[in-house]
Amino acid sequence: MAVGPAWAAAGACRRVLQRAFSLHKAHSVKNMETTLQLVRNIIPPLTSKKHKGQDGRIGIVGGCQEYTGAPYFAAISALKVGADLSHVFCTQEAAPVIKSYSPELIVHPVLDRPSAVPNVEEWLPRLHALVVGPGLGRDDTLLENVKGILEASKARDIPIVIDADGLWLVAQHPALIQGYRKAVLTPNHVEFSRLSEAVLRDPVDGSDHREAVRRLSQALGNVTVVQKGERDVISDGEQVLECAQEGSSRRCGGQGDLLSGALGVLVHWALHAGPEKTNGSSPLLLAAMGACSLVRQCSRQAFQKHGRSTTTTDMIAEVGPAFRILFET
Ligand SMILES: NC(=O)C1=CN([C@@H]2O[C@H](COP(=O)(O)OP(=O)(O)OC[C@H]3O[C@@H](n4cnc5c(N)ncnc54)[C@H](OP(=O)(O)O)[C@@H]3O)[C@@H](O)[C@H]2O)[C@@H](O)CC1
Ligand SMILES: Nc1ncnc2c1ncn2[C@@H]1O[C@H](COP(=O)(O)OP(=O)(O)OP(=O)(O)O)[C@@H](O)[C@H]1O
Ligand SMILES: [Mg+2]
Repeated sequence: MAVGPAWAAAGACRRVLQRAFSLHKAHSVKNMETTLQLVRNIIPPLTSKKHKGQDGRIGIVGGCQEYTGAPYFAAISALKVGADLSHVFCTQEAAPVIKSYSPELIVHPVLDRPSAVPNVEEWLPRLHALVVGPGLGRDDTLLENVKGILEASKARDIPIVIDADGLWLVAQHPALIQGYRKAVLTPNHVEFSRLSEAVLRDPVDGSDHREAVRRLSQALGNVTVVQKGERDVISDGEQVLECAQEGSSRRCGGQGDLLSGALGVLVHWALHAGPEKTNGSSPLLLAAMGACSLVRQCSRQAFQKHGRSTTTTDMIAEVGPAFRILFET
């Protein structure tokens, strides 16, 4: 019959594709394991010789009338991962709300003041990393202040994680972070398309995530990009890594905020660890792989306990156990 050879050819083609896919998958898993081994190297040891602050002082820039949860999630996650101090720079209205969520956070109600930039600048010498965007909103005055904060942070060579509405700002003004090698962008699906269209001026090719992320990173002058999704794709414009750590099917809001806060700490640790610990790998790629794996592991563990009712708060409760499983066993 005429269908015989065509069917056989299709079968052979399917087998080749399946083999290529499983080889790619096996390769990715091996790469992930090798990378996670390096992530373990950058984690600072807990010793009695250190003083408060040495393991990380992280600043979160975000929090406005509508969004108080996002900066809280980012700031508390930074502490739970292992930072010593977590500061939130938010609007005056949001500050008492964020403070009331947790006595562990230091909250500065400055972001909507005319003096916002100098007020934040005062703290910059004491901060190891900044996370810009969770719950920031899109008010023009706030975004203008954040521009000034970004410029001041770059001038001090402070590592910057940019997420959520911080990415909205970068899509309007890519020059803000163009070529800044200590920046990491963490777009979700929508944010990634918006950035790609703004920077590359062409629609995203949805068929090749790895190449799309590499191109965006390269066009931004090798800023590290973490595209969150079913698999997280991470690139510095040269290398491309994928994080396929098992997570969960729960897609509640706030998981990206957990990622940005965790990443703030890991970026600081990775840069601080030095090249002998990172073995020639990009510190920011390692930090990104570590943070993505951690968030997904938290999601998996929380889902095992809470199923459909899992929320980001349940995931934050898993940061400690997930960290131990991934990085300390
Ligand atoms: N508790 C809090 O305080 C929280 C506050 N948050 C803060 O909210 C602010 C805005 O952030 P954001 O992420 O909602 O804005 P943005 O990217 O414009 O998405 C808007 C729309 O895009 C879509 N969409 C999203 N993902 C998609 C996907 N994978 N694939 C396809 N479509 C997708 C979806 O639209 P749909 O078409 O499904 O209606 C979605 O509604 C920011 O400050 C952030 O930090 C959050 O952190 C959560 C917790
Ligand atoms: N389809 C998916 N399957 C598994 N994990 C996913 C999936 N999509 C996203 N994630 C994981 O969820 C986390 C948050 O990604 P997400 O795309 O939800 O960010 P976000 O939209 O910025 O979240 P937020 O609500 O905090 O703003 C990341 O760690 C990512 O790996
Ligand atoms: Mg988000």
